Parts: sequence; structure tokens; C-alpha cells
Amino acid sequence: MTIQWFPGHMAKARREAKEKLKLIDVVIELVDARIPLSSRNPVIDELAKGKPRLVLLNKADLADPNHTKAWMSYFENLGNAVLQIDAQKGTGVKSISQEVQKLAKPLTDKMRAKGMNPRAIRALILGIPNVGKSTIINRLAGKKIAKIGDKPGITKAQQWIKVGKQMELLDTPGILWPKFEDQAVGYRLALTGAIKEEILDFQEMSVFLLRFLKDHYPERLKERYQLTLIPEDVIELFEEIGKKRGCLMSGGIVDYDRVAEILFREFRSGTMGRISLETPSTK
Ligand SMILES: Nc1nc2c(ncn2[C@@H]2O[C@H](COP(=O)(O)OP(=O)(O)OP(=O)(O)O)[C@@H](O)[C@H]2O)c(=O)[nH]1
Repeated sequence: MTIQWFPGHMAKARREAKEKLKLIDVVIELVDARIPLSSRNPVIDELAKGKPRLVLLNKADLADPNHTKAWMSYFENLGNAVLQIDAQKGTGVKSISQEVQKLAKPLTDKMRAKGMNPRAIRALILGIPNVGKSTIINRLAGKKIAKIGDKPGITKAQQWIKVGKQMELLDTPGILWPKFEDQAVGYRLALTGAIKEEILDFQEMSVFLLRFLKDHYPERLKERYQLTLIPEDVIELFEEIGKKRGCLMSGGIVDYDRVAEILFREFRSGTMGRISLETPSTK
């Protein structure tokens, strides 16, 4: 789904998320493991305030495993539970319910102390577009999708999915807007598919990517595009790749648009290998 985020849409998303959060014990915040900070909604801390939180680093299959490890510690140090997952294949998804239970332990303990039988813990998935919310919901729902139906006194419109015996998940995620304020963040979001690529200049985006790869994954670049040396100048590098890939127009001039498209597609699809565009120390 592609959403153009105008102020009215952002206000509506915030209102809806706040409404949903009233019903929720544990927040599941979904981010892209390749860009965990850039893919966070800018007001998530304010929205989820006071609720225990499980951060899911999704699309971990596309991210650099070493960086993902560093990101796990980063989010743990902020006081969250964290899991890395690949919702497409289902890796790590089974642990979600367990983590949610752990986070809700103070609540279940309280219910027991009052002599009550603890009810199922209610969770909500929140995240920016395209981060994998629906994929996870479908995974968690599995084949035995059990809609619990309306709960009197709680809500009429909301449907809940039963995940095991002890967790209930709201079947519609909270879709939140991405960050806009920073150009580098914009490039990272566009490269990973969170915002419409048409909004940004393809060539500019690819130059951003090449600059990043040159600094952080030079060997990968050499290998993929069969380069013996990586030119210092990023435009020269762009042209080298164009020549290697036969992206030439008449007169032997490099077709920049085609090179940009190749770089973009090969990054997006994971053909370049597992690459993270952000580490906890990225500014
Ligand atoms: N490689 C990989 N792809 C994934 C993973 N999770 C989701 N995807 C893909 O990412 C794309 C977006 O997934 P969705 O589940 O539709 O994302 P969403 O957050 O519900 O998107 P919106 O409806 O736009 O808010 C789809 O093409 C999924 O197949 C993952 O862990 N790894």
C-alpha cells in the first residue's frame, strides 16, 4: 500500500493508533533491520509510552548479520525486548508470543495476585508502510486463523487473532508515517521500499547508495561489478559500473538512468548480498 502522508493523514493515523492502543497490553514495533532507526516512526515513543514494547527487526534476511546483532543490543539497552525475524520465511516468528508473555508478566502476576485467571495478552503491531506488518500478522494467524469477534465493552469494530492460548493480536496493524525531515533518511527509506521511489531522484538515490557501499562494503562492490579498483570519485565509479554492465548509449556514453535502475534493483532484491544501511553509530 502506498500512502502519501499529508498532515491530515498523519493526524488520522495518530488518532487511530491511540484508539487501538487503549485496548493493548504490549506494543509490537516493527522496523526494517537494514535501517532500524530510519524506519521508526518519529513519534512512536510518545504513542507507545507506558506500554511494554517488543521491537521486531524484520527483513533480517536482507540485513548484515553483524549489524543486526549490534542493533539488538541497541534496542535492548533502551529497555525493549528485541527479536530479529524474517517474516517472509517465518524465521523467528514463533518466539514472538513467548516474548510478549515475558513482557506482560507483571500484568499476569497482578491478575494472579487478585485471584484471577490471567486472560490472554493483547498486542498490536505498529510500523511504517511496507515494513512487513501484514506478512507477520498472516504468519502469526497461520492457517488456523481464529477471529475472536467483537468483545462487548471493548470494541465493536476490532477483530482479534488468537495466537496460541495466551496472546491475542489485533488483526489490523497501526500504520504510521515515516520520517521526512532528513534527506539521508529519505534515501534509506526509498532504497528499502518504505516510501515511493518516484518521489526521489533515481540517480541521486543511486549515488547515495554507491557512496555508502564504497565506504562500507567495498569488497562487495568489487566482486559484484568485477572492479579491480574502486575509483575515489563516485561518478567515475558509476561510469565504471555502467561500462561493465553494458549500459551505453550511442557514442559510448554511459546511460545513467539504466545504471541507477540496476543498482537500485540489485540492492532491493538482495542480489548484492546482505547489506545494512545503518549502524547504531550512523549519524
Ligand atoms: N525479504 C523479506 N521480505 C519481507 C519480509 N517481510 C515482509 N517482506 C516483504 O515486504 C513487502 C511488504 O510487506 P507487507 O507485509 O505488505 O508490509 P506492510 O507493513 O503490511 O505494508 P503496508 O500495507 O504498506 O503498511 C512484501 O513484498 C513482503 O513480501 C522479510 O522478513 N524478508
